[in-house]
Amino acid sequence: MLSLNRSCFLSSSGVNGSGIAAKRHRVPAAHVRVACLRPMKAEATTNGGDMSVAMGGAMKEILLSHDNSATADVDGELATMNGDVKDVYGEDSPPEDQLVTPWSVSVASGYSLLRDPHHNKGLAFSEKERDAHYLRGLLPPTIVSHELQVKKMMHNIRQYQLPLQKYMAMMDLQEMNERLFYKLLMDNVEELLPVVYTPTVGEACQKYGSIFRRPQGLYISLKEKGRIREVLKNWPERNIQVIVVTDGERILGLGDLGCQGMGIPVGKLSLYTALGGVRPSACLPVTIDVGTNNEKLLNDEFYIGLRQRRATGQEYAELLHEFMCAVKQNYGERVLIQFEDFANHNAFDLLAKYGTTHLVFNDDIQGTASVVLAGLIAAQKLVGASLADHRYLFLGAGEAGTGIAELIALEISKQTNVPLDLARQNIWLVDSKGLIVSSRKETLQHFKKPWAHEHKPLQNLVDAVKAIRPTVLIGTSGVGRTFTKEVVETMASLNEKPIILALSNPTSQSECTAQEAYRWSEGRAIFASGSPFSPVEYEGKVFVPGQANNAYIFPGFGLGLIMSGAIHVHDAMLLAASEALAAQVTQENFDKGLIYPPFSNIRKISANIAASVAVKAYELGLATRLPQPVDLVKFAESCMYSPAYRNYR
Ligand SMILES: NC(=O)C1=CN([C@@H]2O[C@H](COP(=O)(O)OP(=O)(O)OC[C@H]3O[C@@H](n4cnc5c(N)ncnc54)[C@H](OP(=O)(O)O)[C@@H]3O)[C@@H](O)[C@H]2O)C=CC1
Ligand SMILES: CC(=O)C(=O)O
Ligand SMILES: [Mg+2]
Repeated sequence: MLSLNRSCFLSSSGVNGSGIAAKRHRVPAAHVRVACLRPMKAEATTNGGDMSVAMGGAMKEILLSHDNSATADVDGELATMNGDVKDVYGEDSPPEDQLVTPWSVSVASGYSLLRDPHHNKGLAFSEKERDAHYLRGLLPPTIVSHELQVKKMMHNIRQYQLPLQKYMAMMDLQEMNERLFYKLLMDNVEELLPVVYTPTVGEACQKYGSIFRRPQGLYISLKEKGRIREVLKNWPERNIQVIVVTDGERILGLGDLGCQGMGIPVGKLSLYTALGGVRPSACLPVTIDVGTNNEKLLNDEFYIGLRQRRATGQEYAELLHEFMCAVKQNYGERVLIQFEDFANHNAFDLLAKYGTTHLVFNDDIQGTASVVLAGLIAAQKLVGASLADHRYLFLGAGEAGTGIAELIALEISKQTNVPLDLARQNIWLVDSKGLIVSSRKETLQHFKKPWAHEHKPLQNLVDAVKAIRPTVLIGTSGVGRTFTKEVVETMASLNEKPIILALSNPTSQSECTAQEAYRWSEGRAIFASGSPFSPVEYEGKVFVPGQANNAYIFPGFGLGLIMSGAIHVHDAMLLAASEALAAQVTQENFDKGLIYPPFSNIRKISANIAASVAVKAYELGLATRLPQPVDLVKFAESCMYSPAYRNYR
């Protein structure tokens, strides 16, 4: 396992895919191989060449040569280091302070090496490596390439009938061979995204207690109050750059899943790496457990969380505050904290409270807004009207709904120079009590108030569609099948090309299916959904539905923040990300009726988003990485983690 400056102590077993040391024990010196990452300055090159550094005495050579040329010369300077995302040595890059303090990484040999997900290569270990690392006899004689391993794993995964079985196979792989997991995911992203992410991750969270094998992230419960810094130190990695944290209260559209929401941070962070290139060891999944109000879970003998109803008020706020402070103390002010799937009664307040003191991002409010705005900007090519010409109606006025509404208004205001209040006038929302109108203002939650326009009260969506006559209908209610035949038909009767976005996840909660959207609109809808749908044939024509999911945005967005050393998130960065994503939609995509590019191109898309976000960070004076690289797209690409195997000596 990895141990910093503790090269003789190896952990006996990895507890999870990130190699938490459950126990540490001495292993025979002969079985220790040391990969020493010296305090190399930027001039160190790793372009395919081996680096070996003698550690003196019993600690023999080692290191890993790696095949991705990690230290790119961007703008005439070697733009690496500083604790950023770059996988400089094919290993983790050291944070700044470690550039002046030698540090070492110990890699267990033999049996332990095969149990270490960060270094295990399985049957891909070469003859030489098998000799040098005491692997003889522990592996069958055959040697296979990384590519063949991917082919075999895909073959195996396709044998499973149930998505949850595929999910579990992927999680097992992540804990067995991390680089194979990421190569598999990256090479087959369109097929595997629905497995590691929505919709399957929703089912995995619902059954997390039963399928739980090894912890995959950090659990911080009320029991840890007063010692969260200590708990953070139990995590084996120090150089954390992104934390995705949930309290499990609004997991997708499935409600309160308590501690079992952990599947969401784990899944989101695997996308940070696969789609955005943030190295895995810089990612920390966290679940804050303050209890659950889900009676079914409280009575489930396999439930893994605290068996109590949710703490609220001061008790909740204090735990969250301690967590936020501990994170900043441990990892510095440039660690990105992504809030995920909090209930809206906490989400908006947390974002407002920590937005000025921490680098925080709420994916459900901000990431969703940015991806939907991108789709709407792209849709202008298909429908011809500008953003300001549309009328928008949302079903659902929570985090996603009001977040999207506000970003659309901001973009309209920016494009047309009208005041924000005026830009909001063509945007309407319906919540569980009906259309949000001014007569309800007094009783509305604060995030709904800006949307309380003058209108008579209307109770249901069909009436609202008929009255508002929207050109764009967006579902963010978390309630499945609420875009009924009558709703879609009314949209189609009002618009030549109705834009219909059914964003709720997972698939069971989607406001309508792709088939319903195309059939009921007679093939005229421009449709996208939060969870993927297969292509649909209608009257001899094949329609390819797009996926409007924040997964398009957050990995590149986060990369942009990290690589620029941003200290705060600003709305202008969200707008920039939307524009960058919209610009990636090609004529070929438009010809298929798509308003998003395919996920198969996601690394390139993320690099462009990251660059645009970084540009804004520099413009706004929020970037701390100086000087600014001239070619930020190239820089973003050079920062990205590669799952290629290294050669061990
Ligand atoms: N595609 C994507 O990338 C994303 C999708 N989502 C999905 O969006 C959904 C909502 O998430 P989020 O906004 O965070 O959730 P919230 O709980 O914050 O908001 C839900 C909203 O829907 C309203 N609502 C609930 N039931 C009905 C109903 N029957 N009719 C009309 N309105 C209703 C609620 O009304 P009230 O306020 O009156 O209770 C509330 O305004 C989830 O399914 C989530 O998975 C979220 C983020 C990203
Ligand atoms: C996609 C997402 O973040 C959600 O459904 O909550
Ligand atoms: Mg979410």
